[in-house]
Amino acid sequence: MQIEVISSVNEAQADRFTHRTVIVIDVLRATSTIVAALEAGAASILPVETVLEARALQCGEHVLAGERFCRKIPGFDLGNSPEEFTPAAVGGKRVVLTTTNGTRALHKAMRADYVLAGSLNNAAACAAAAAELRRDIVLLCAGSHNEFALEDGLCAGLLISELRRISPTVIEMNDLGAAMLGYYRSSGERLRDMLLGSTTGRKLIKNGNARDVDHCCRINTSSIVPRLQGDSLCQT
Ligand SMILES: O=C(O)[C@H](CS(=O)(=O)O)OP(=O)(O)O
Ligand SMILES: [Mg+2]
Repeated sequence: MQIEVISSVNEAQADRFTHRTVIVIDVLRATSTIVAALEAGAASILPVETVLEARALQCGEHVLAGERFCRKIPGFDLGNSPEEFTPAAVGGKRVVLTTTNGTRALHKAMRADYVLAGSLNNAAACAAAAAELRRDIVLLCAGSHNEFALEDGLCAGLLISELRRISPTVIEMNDLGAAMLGYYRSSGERLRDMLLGSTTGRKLIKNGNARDVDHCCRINTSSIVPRLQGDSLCQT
């Protein structure tokens, strides 16, 4: 099995995804939030790229969610904070989600055979689901504003470590994959502090969302594996 880690949406060329499984990673916070939404019983998540597209879908049956500049978009029901996605808020509902980086990355990945959403919260389950799909795997780090984001790289390292644990075949990876595996392994007890000190972590703290970083840094707390089916993410 081949694993390629891509450092940000900016580096993502669609032809690299054909015949592959892509795991989109946006630890802070989009893919962690998508996992939380499905865990809370949301029927599906429709990722859209722009606020305008989201607003056009506003109706009684949809929950509109997302952020710009880390803040809830005016007129939307929810922001991009995983803990807002409670059963009362999203249970049985279709969520329309737009975020700065994560929903863009999901759209970039759509040419792949399979698209999953990965986070620290669901890494083991996500790796197991990806291995079962029997394709080479791309780990697409959403990054932040077209640049690499440390939290996504750490999650790529964790996913590779999980894939190596469960895969019966030899895994080959690109150099970025090898670097992120080593980086994740060296993080140990410092993982939370590393997320808090990252560029996005600092931005979230400044905006009063430190609790979200605590939520997003928990490893393997969820067995939910969001998978793109048509235009929406559903639980596999
Ligand atoms: O809401 C978030 O955590 C970020 C905001 S920013 O890009 O870091 O300003 O968006 P996301 O799409 O979840 O990376
Ligand atoms: Mg992010």
